[in-house]
Amino acid sequence: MNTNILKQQIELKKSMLCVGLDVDLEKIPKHLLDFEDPIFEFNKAIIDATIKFSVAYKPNLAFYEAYGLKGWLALEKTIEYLNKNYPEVFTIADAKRGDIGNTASRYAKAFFDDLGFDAVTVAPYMGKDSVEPFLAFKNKQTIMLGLTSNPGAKDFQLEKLSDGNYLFEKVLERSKSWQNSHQLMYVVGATKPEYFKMIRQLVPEAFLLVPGIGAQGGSLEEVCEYGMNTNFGLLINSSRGIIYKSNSLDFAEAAADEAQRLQLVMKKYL
Ligand SMILES: O=C(O)c1cc(=O)[nH]c(=O)n1[C@@H]1O[C@H](COP(=O)(O)O)[C@@H](O)[C@H]1O
Repeated sequence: MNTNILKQQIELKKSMLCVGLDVDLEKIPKHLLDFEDPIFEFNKAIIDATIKFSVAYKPNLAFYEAYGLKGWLALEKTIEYLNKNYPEVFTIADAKRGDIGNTASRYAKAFFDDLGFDAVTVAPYMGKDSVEPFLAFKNKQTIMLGLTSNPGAKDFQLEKLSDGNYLFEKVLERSKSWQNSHQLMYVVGATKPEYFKMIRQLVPEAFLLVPGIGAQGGSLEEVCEYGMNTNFGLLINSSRGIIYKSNSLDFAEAAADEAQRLQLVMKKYL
């Protein structure tokens, strides 16, 4: 999918919300464990309940890989379900890949061609040849880590270079020269709103995927205020804050209420 459809969806739903499908069998309602595929049942219910308020879904691969083959099958069924029932929705495989060129090509093929995701998250620190193979896939988006939400972002990304710039600034600047860089989006953590102005100067046109509101403490209002551009330019993710709002029979309804609460805040900026 290209970003025009995403923009249209944001306009239509008055939402920039991305629901993170980070499914942990220890946290989902107990009655779902009786199903043959509890992860898929949970995802299906969450997707159907939140679709009115959300323009994107982001399963984080770790939560599927942790269950081996069963987890991978649940992921496959989830993306199939989304593509079949809600083809207008933007889908992100949060895989944070990043390897040498020929390996990167295989990762890209797995997520774009085989599974059919619209976007994949990648770590850029192995350089251009670890990201460009993803960008070679037309009509797909590659979401590169820019400035992440975790405390450890300061270890490398916020290291000051001799020219006075942060390392993450250099990485973002350099990425703009890569082939098909118009298909790049960037991850910027909601926990670091003070850097949004700087990032918007570096990548004014790009979409930013912003995790870190809710459980990690980032402010949704600050993200909307400082992160948007004239094309909206934001996808704001919440995972635990939505999907584990309740772990009883009403879990899907509670997730929908939380998604709507976030959407109503975003609506003020759209
Ligand atoms: O790439 C990501 O999505 C990501 C980048 C980042 O800087 N911080 C971050 O939390 N994430 C992911 O976003 C999700 C955040 O989940 P919650 O904190 O539960 O909303 C998790 O899947 C994280 O792996």
